[in-house]
Amino acid sequence: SAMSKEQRVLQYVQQNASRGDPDSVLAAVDKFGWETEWAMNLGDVKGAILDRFVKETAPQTMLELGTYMGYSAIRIARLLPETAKFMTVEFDQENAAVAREMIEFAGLQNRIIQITSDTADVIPQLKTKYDVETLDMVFIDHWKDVYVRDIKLLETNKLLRKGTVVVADNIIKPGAPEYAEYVRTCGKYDSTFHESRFEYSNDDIDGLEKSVFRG
Ligand SMILES: O=c1[nH]cnc2c(O)c(F)c(-c3ccc(F)cc3)cc12
Ligand SMILES: [Mg+2]
Repeated sequence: SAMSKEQRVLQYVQQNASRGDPDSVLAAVDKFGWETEWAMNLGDVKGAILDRFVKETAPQTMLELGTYMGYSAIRIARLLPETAKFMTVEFDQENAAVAREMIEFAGLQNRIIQITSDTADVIPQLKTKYDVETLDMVFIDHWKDVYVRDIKLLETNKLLRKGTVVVADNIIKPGAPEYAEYVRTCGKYDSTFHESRFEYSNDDIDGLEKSVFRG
């Protein structure tokens, strides 16, 4: 069909949510996900857990790996003060374009620095090109096969400090077993698994891993 699924979700948001109202945008994406077409957004159930972590951490500097349509970027940014620096990285140009419009509709374009690139290229540039010293919080939700590569890149580029909170999606479905093994056994993190439900599913289990860097 002419429009991609992501474009269909964006159109639904533009026709059913209120411009400048992030909660109405999230509600519209979730309604579409539950009732019309499944999509790989974090969703409302796991989203509520991430909300709690963001509120508890109150990060001034935050990084998201994997923007997709912008759902979790909006979810996070709506909880951050104007003074916070929040960067989200997406490799797929089409998804990044949809995300830009979704974020703009939500009115959060001034609170989100959207980067369209490979995370492996961006992470080593964060200090120099994006004026980051260290990160207070990271949300990993891109491709499970590069979770370990990227958290190690964050370590070697000295972007983590004592207490940095790293949250990762999809620990169960589709699963990130090497990542879970790494953060739980490498000795550098205090890591906890938070069981939840797979996005837009009543039955399937998934969960978030929350790993605090020991410094
Ligand atoms: O690639 C992904 N990036 C980020 N998040 C994802 C996700 O939440 C998924 F459920 C899935 C997923 C897709 C198809 C399935 F059958 C199961 C999970 C994939 C991703
Ligand atoms: Mg995910």
